[in-house]
Amino acid sequence: MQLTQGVLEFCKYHGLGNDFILVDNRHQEEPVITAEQAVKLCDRNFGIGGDGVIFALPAKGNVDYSMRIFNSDGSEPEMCGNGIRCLARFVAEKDSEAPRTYKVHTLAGLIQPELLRDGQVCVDMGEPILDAQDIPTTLPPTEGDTVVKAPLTIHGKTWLMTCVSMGNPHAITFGGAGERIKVADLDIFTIGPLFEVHQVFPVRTNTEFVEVVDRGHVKMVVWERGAGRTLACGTGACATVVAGVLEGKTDRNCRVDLPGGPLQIEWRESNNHVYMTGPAELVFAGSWLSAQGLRPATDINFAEQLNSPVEARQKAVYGWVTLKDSIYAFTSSPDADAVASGSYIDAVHTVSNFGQLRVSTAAAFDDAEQMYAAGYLEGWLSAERIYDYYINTHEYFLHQLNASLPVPMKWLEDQDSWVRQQAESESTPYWAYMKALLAQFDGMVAGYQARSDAAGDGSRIPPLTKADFLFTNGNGELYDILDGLQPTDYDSMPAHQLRATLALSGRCSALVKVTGDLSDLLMGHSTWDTYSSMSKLYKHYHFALHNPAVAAQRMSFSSYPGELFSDDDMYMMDSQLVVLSTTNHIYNMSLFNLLTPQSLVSWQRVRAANALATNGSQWSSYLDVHNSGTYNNQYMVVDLKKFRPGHDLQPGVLWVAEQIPGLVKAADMTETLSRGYFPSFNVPYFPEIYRRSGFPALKARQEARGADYADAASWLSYQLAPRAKIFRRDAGKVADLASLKKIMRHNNYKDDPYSNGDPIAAICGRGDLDPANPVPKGCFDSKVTSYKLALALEAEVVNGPTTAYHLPPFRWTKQFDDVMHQGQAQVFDYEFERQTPVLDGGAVQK
Ligand SMILES: N[C@@H](CCC[C@H](N)C(=O)O)C(=O)O
Repeated sequence: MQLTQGVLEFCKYHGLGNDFILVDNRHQEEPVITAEQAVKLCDRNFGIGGDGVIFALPAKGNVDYSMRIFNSDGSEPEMCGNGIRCLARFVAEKDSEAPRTYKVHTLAGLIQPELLRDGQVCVDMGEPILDAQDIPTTLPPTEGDTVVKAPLTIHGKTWLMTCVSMGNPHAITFGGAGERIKVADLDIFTIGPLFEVHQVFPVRTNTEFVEVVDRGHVKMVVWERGAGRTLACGTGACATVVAGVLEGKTDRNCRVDLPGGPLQIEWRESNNHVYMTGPAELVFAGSWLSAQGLRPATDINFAEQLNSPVEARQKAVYGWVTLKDSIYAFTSSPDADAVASGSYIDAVHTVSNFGQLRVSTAAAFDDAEQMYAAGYLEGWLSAERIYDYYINTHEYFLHQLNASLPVPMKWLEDQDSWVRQQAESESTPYWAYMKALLAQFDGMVAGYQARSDAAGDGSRIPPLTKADFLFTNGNGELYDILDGLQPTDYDSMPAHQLRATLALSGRCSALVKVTGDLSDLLMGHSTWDTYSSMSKLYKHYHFALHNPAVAAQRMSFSSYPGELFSDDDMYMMDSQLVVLSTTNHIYNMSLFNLLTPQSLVSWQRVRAANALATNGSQWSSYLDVHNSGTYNNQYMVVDLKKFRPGHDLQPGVLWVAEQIPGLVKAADMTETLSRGYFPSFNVPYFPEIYRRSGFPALKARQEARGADYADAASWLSYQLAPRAKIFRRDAGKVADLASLKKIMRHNNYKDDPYSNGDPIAAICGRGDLDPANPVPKGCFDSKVTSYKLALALEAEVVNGPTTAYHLPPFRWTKQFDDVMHQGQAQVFDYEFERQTPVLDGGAVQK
């Protein structure tokens, strides 16, 4: 927070519409504004507007922070349930090293909010206070010292009151004797104030009016002490469930519906603590310009120095990597002499559920130093997500694919030794680049490890080895290495299994499209894989390499934590190349005999091609350098330099390169593109690649088994695969980003004849909706860009399975419990969001 005389910077948050002005007060013990100023701030006409002002104060004793709050009338309550969820989000967004669980000191004692992966906050609210004197209330206790269903006459009616303190006082009523409340019928503005100031409540009270839906679900409206009618009250919801249990009306685990939305409350029997789970949202940040008489303060957050809008700053974590006496170190303080600097925004803070990583390096250092530091920074900043992604994919290989990993991992380790020896002994610019790339890999391992060490034992960042990073970066290779070791027996699969296996073994749909008048070039990509991989991280690298062969210093790409390549693939370079790919399966087992670890794996070849190539032809040649024959893709390389909007397409706008073990076949496909589009859907385009990969042989064998098998085998046809048909029918409708998004998310399986009722048979297929065998696999993200956006290295992206045509958002429900998805959202229902190399947001085109 920056405080200058007369200006108060603040953030506006709400928890279910219970809204607060959050002030970063961590530099001093006393709130920087007075109770009177809080009243002005909360005024909805003459101020910012809010139900209260909350201060994040320095730690007291063995806690992380202290919290204080002023109600909108200037009174100071002991606690605020919705407010503490907002506080947890607020400090997490300010702190580079935010823990996930905070210990917060309040006037009601120690309260512990925990940030959940899905963005919700679960708060351990401590034990309820039931003793009448301590609440306090002068209503006569009815059970021991507790006030349960005590009659109180207000406004001509006798209400049965149960009194509970959650640090602050609450009076709860479910109605009068023999009469139940209907919350919709209450005149809360008339009766609320009468309860608040009634003499039986010596320090006033918050009052909750409750309607029971069933034992696990109530509706509640609240009149708050010092704030009046609010849309939600966290302490009030907790007190309500405690009262419901005391009165025998609800279970200990109960949903409380408030006017602003639901809270889940549990009064746990084992420890007598109450737990509240609900959302907290940042609404805006701003400066209050009439803040005369603020208590002086000096703290200036380094993030202010970075030129980016307030909202992005709130979410971003910044970092620098320094190099002194041959030691690389991370710092969260700006350092003008740093080798690498950058920012990281976790996926939970984005509307697309794509995290964002930006790393740039300084020309004062040599190439390997720059890339080592870049890797170090990435490893440090994204460490938590690296671990999530690693553990989810590793478990997937072990328990879903039942893969035996020792032999393939040995292959990857041998390959790693080979490439390092080559990089040492070869002195060409190509190998100099490879050496720097390996430094980036080593830096990432070291940065992750340093962060893990700093986090300590038992943290969410356990140690990972170099081999674990070889696994993460080599997961595309592993599929092929494993296929070579454990061939799949397609010939004895039942038809349904055959169809699902063929449909889900490919990875991705892509489209390159020109508009009818050749005024625009549109490129889209949707990833298909196991949903356990849905930890997306969009990366923007900006290096200042000295290698004269380097054509691209900037690269922006959709990726995953811990991977130094896209994997999807979708890359944009400042050499004005755009690269997309989809994977082609190898069905011809004999090709696997050509695999050798004395080769360059795909991520290494692709990164080198991206850095060194200036056109599609060169890019394809680089792909063929020491081809490992693993992760065999169809690559589309678009050269924006060759495209002039509104003019005839010149040769070289689109190159397509396909790799199999022992061969890369590539050609200029601009002429095909000039007719409208080039689709990509996991079936090879070049007849030689198609034949050698074993597609026709497998297709013929399955067709011979009967009609159902022939139908499944259509997935192996270049012309009649379901996605080929849909692209052929619908690509002509793609004229702008909006229609490109539509086709890349297309899944209308209930009505589309080309899907024939199969939710997987779509551009963005969903295996989880397959009624015969639901599996959390299929299409889970989409990225789109246009000529102009790609020139600026920009794209619009969304993570999660499609919700097109009113499909339900994907949820990690119990039926998918066996598939590990640590750190992922529970429900995937996100929006497209602009990715830009500079941290400045960007408008999303609908
Ligand atoms: N809305 C808050 C409670 C705020 C304090 C209350 N008005 C009081 O004076 O006790 C919540 O969410 O708990």
